[in-house]
Amino acid sequence: MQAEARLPVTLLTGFLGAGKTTLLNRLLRQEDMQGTAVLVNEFGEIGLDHLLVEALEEEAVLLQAGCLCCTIRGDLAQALEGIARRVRDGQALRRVVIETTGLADPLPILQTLMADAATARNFVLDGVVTVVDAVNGLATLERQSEAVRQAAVADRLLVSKADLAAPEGMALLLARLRAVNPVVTPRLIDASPIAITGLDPAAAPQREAVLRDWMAAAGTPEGGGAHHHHHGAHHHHGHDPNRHDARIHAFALSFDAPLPWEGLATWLEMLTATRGDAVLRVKGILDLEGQDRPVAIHGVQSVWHAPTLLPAWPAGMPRRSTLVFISRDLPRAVIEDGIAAFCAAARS
Ligand SMILES: Nc1nc2c(ncn2[C@@H]2O[C@H](COP(=O)(O)OP(=O)(O)OP(=O)(O)O)[C@@H](O)[C@H]2O)c(=O)[nH]1
Repeated sequence: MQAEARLPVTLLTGFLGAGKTTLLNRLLRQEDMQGTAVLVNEFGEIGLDHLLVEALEEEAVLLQAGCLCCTIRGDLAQALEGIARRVRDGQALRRVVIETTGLADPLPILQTLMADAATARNFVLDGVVTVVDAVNGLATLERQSEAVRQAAVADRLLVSKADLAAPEGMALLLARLRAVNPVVTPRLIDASPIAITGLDPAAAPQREAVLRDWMAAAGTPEGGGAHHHHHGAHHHHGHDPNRHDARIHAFALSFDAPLPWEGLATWLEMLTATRGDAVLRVKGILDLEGQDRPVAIHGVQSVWHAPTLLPAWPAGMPRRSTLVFISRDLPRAVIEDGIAAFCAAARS
């Protein structure tokens, strides 16, 4: 397959019973989801979920034997290879959705998509969609670190069961989600059409709206945006929205002055090589010295995508770099200081 013919892959995740299968069944009836191959998996011998995925007999592939996230990364790569083969044989598949079990840690799945060479030749991660249950979601986020990870790495957060939730509970849940993932605005699943594709500006460079969302989120106090000025000083606006979250922190940093790629890349590689366990995910849109166009970068733990040159900056918005970090037990100051030091060294 040509690079531009790589099939976009959406990872659909969310805690047990959040409403993933319900959402998927609905999505697969939408016109824009025609030609979707679905990979599902369940614990145990008999996967029930595939029976619930309607109208897909030909295309659904069931991954059995345990949890997708920990035991069968090889099987995932193999299942994807099967899909690639069917595309080569002429089947009109346009995208893949992987529905994880409710207990899955999404990171190993993202790593397989990005790091397995054969997989990365044929597929490109389009985004992580996380379903959060309006009734149980808040309690689950308090108790289950997998649920926090699922929400933190989401490119789209969809709240299910709004019909069952009390308004106060909903407000608390939305605030909590905002703290866990400041760059994504949660959306309620309602009667209107739901878009789960085109979430990644690197996978879909024309998706200017995604870029705008990111840049806007990083600039707001809720977005955790510390704003960095030319002289290197920075200010924290408002309170730290992650203060109640002891371990996993998501935050966005923004930089007005163009960054030196050499210094930034060296530091990011060092950080993820030595603290890959602590850096769960990094996403960035960068304004680099000597480069007129935005550059998108992506990392999952110590695995990095090749940087992607995007066509243009969104019109009418100031150019600036935005870096989103999802980290565990790694103080924000370590990241801020590291970037400052390595960029200063590269400029001197
Ligand atoms: N009232 C209401 N019920 C919902 C909604 N979404 C899902 N449900 C119900 O919630 C239950 C769980 O939904 P599923 O779609 O099976 O959830 P899941 O995330 O796939 O579950 P697992 O695969 O077990 O992790 C089902 O009984 C659904 O009918 C919703 O928006 N409103």
